[in-house]
Amino acid sequence: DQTWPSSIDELEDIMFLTAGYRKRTFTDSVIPCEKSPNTAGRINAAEWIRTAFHDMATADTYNGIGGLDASLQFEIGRSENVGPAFETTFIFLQAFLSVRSSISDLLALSMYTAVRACGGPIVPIRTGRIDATESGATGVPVPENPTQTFVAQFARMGFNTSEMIELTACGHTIGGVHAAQFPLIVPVGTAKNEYALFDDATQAQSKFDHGVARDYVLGNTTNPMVVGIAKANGRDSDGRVFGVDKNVTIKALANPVVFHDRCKVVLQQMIDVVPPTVKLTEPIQPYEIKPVNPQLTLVAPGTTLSFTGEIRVRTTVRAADKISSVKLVYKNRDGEAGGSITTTSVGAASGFDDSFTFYKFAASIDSTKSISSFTVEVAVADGTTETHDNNGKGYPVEDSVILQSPQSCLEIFTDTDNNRVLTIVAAKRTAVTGTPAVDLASLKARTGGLVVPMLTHSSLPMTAGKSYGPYTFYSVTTKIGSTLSLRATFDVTLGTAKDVFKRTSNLPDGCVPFGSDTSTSMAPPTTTQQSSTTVSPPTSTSTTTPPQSSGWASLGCYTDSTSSRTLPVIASPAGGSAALTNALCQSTCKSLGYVLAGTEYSGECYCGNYISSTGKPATSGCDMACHGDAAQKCGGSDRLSLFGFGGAKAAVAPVPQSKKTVEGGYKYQGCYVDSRDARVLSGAELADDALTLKKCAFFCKDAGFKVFGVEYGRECWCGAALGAATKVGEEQCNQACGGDATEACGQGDRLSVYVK
Ligand code: HEM
Repeated sequence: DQTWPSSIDELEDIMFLTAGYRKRTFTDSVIPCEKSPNTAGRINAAEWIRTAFHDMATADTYNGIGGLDASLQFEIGRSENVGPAFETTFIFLQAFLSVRSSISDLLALSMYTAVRACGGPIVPIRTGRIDATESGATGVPVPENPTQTFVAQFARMGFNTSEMIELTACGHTIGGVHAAQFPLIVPVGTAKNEYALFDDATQAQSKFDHGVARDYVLGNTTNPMVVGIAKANGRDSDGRVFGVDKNVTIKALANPVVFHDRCKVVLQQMIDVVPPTVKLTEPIQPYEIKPVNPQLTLVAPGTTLSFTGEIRVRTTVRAADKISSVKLVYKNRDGEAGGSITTTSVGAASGFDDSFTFYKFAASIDSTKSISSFTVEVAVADGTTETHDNNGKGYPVEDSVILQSPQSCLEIFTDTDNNRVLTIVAAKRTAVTGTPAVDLASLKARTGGLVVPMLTHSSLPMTAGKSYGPYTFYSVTTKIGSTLSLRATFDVTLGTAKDVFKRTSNLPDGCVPFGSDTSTSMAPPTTTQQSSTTVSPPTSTSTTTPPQSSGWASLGCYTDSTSSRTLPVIASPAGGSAALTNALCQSTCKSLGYVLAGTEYSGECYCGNYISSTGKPATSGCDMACHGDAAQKCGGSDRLSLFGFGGAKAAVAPVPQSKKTVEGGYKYQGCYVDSRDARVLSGAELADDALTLKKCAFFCKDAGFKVFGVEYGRECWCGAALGAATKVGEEQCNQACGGDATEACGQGDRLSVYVK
């Protein structure tokens, strides 16, 4: 298993999370294999494979120049690169461009994805390719070249003659030739959709298989680059390439097993042609355990850190329903044992071969003792516990410098120059020397018809502010061009210490000063009710409940169950279960941003802003002593001692609602069916855990789209127009937006659509 974190982390997600929770949509365009961009007579998967080949094909391995380096994006106008396929492939890929995923690595991954989608071999994917910043040499093979030119061109790329035959056959197993671009190979008006496939004249099904070699060897091929007018026109390049060694290699490839195995080898060879200065990583493997967005945040007044995130567990080998618990066991910053953190399952995802389940955690940690690393304990049903220690190193948590997300923000509104204000606030341990800086990686649209934006780095020095507990705050404010501002990422650095790969899209759109209570704004400001509760406590539990930490009031005893939690977040207070008191649970929930807290079964602490509809007031059962103070009651078996902060009541969450209009001039159209096979909106896309309607509206508006849609709580899609889509009942778009529980953001495969 790879050691986490690593440079592959973003690509690993894109590669393996193709459906379900936290899915990336990379495979959507090539499943099924026949899928066309928008018109009949094109096949996405074939175009992706051809694009990777054309990008690599100008490599000069004798002199260590070129290779898979995305220089093709600057070479699209050349006659050796005719057809619309290259541009549409780059438009697709650029949506995944980041500082951790270069276009050339994405080209390699797109070739892998296309081959997999069409039933081909698993090509190992290494990463670390560096994108060219300008066009490179010419030299893609074109059909009219003499046979010996092909041999010389492939030798320049690093392929011997039989590898040339293999690579060409492996490339020409899906897709075909377009009459519009190659009328001397396919006469106009002769092929269905003006598109003659290499090995399937009926165009029934595109498959990555040995058919192209088999049919050639059997003498019944319909490959337009072997038979037909191409021969008379000197453009029968497949026929001449396959025959160059008297059919020895192509005959071997007529065997399906040989075809599969050799394609795996030569396709990897193709994407691994890189200049000697590029050092490729080991092939990407799925992590067994992967921390997802782990984040430390200092909480006012500075005595605690909140630690939140998710643990992704690969469930291919250990079925999710056999996992009884996933726990983090952490060390303090001095290396001593710190405590353990409980998790709850929040979702599942899958890929071509793998499945994963995500477990959410929310803990509060003493800021002085802090945290340095953790291990993950997965308890499985047969009673065994697997301990994952990240190859002996533990999963590191950098606490020297941390992003303070609640105090940071990307303002939604643009100034007259079309810029947005970005404020980044970090907390640095005062005792660690140095001044933090922000390494901002922003994307800038290019001019001149180039579709891939430019990735630019800027290093922004931060200015010191106030100190709180063991931390000192630093901040920087900058302007960022509004277009693509939600796709920027940044690291907060302090020498070698780094809090990395933060997305601007996950920042709030307004900065909140440290210590000001955002959470109270969620609670109904009902001072009269609050005082009446204090004056005449409603239940007998209040007599046994000692005074609460300030601002908290008892809401009585509530039912709970393991299958439907009354409060959604399981919290791990500093000091752990053994130290649990009601006040400790309350302060933990408050530090995590919640206004309801509940203790249960002597040592458990739950938080939330609303209760579930299954939680009901209970007349008895909250009678178990708290582990941390025998004089207090901390719930009972399936019973929560519930408390509210700032007048918060035990209310069920309102059903999230669509809005009639959204900033930017968008109007609600309704709830529509969407699917990965037929995206209603496919112009641009943003995945964002903190999604709001406003954020999606501005993302699509900046990108120049008139339609936006939100789906699955965290996906934002843009489009030029709302085509023929199926409208369904409002109740099917009832998932809360990640960044605002009152707003509806579609559902799985359901899109809440807004048009301006
Ligand atoms: C002698 C070498 C080669 C020549 C002369 C050649 C030429 C061509 C031509 C003329 C087309 C038709 C393109 C269109 O009409 O859109 C084509 C399609 C294609 N080529 Fe090649 N090719 C060669 C090698 C390769 C290699 C090595 C690969 C990849 C491993 C590859 C992958 C593809 C794919 C996937 C298509 C189908 C594209 C589609 O259906 O849109 N080719 N090739």
